[in-house]
Amino acid sequence: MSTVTPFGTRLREAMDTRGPLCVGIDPHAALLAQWGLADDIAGLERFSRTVVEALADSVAVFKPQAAFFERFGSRGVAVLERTVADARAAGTLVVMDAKRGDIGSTMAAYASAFLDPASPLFSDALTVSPYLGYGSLKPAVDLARESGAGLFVLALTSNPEGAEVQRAVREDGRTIGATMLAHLAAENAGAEPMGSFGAVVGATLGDLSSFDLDINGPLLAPGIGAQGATAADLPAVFGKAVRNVVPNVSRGVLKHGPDTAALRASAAAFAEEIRAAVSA
Ligand SMILES: O=C(O)c1cc(=O)[nH]c(=O)n1[C@@H]1O[C@H](COP(=O)(O)O)[C@@H](O)[C@H]1O
Repeated sequence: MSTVTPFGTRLREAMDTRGPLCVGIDPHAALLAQWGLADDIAGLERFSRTVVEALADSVAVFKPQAAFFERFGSRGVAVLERTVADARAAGTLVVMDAKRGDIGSTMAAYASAFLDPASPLFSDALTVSPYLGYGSLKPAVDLARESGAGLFVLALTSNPEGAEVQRAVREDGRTIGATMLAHLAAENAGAEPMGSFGAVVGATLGDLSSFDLDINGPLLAPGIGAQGATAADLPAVFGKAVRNVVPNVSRGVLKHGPDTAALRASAAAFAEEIRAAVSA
């Protein structure tokens, strides 16, 4: 058993003290250009450092999107390592958005890359894809438990194409998405104040009352801002589970850079809209 405080406990505390907003660190080429930065390592480094410096003391969670760093090769990955380390050193939780998923033996290697505290890319939590079968994620679940880290499992994604897989109905009458939520509820059973095994559930999906979102764990909700959802939509989408929602905004905040005051103002405005919606 890990002596580290579990991710679910650390996340709940961060949500309670800072509010639940997660800001995505997604250095799109178009955003680098908009910020007046070159589409190169120096631009990537400046972008990431600016976001962390502007927001590390105010938001609960950062979610760096690994692909935007990997496209620069090993030097981009080095920037990702520094971004994760700087954010964690500043006291902000980091959810690595790498959406990993593979057969069990290979999944163990992905897990050690992001969930072993000895790894340079060690993060507080990792996004994972369960579409090789939920059981294939076991090495990541086991290592997360051991290291006090968490997972966010893609259950009902924000993109319209996700429905063809996630809303498909199994022989037992349940959808695939509902099945993933049930696996997570089992994983989190008994955890207080909540478990470390979250689901990704898009804020764009409209009424989800046909799904049991009560998984005793966090619900990472991307889709606010650039994908068209708003903070005001959250109660209608998530119902009572809204208390466990961690809304993610990436481009909606990032488009206000490189001015740090404008980045802070945008994140604060989203945080306030979320607070008002959730407490209404
Ligand atoms: O796992 C994710 O983070 C994710 C899942 C999902 O269903 N939809 C989704 O948009 N995301 C990620 O959330 C971020 C959304 O970015 P914006 O649309 O710019 O706010 C991107 O990094 C996406 O990869």
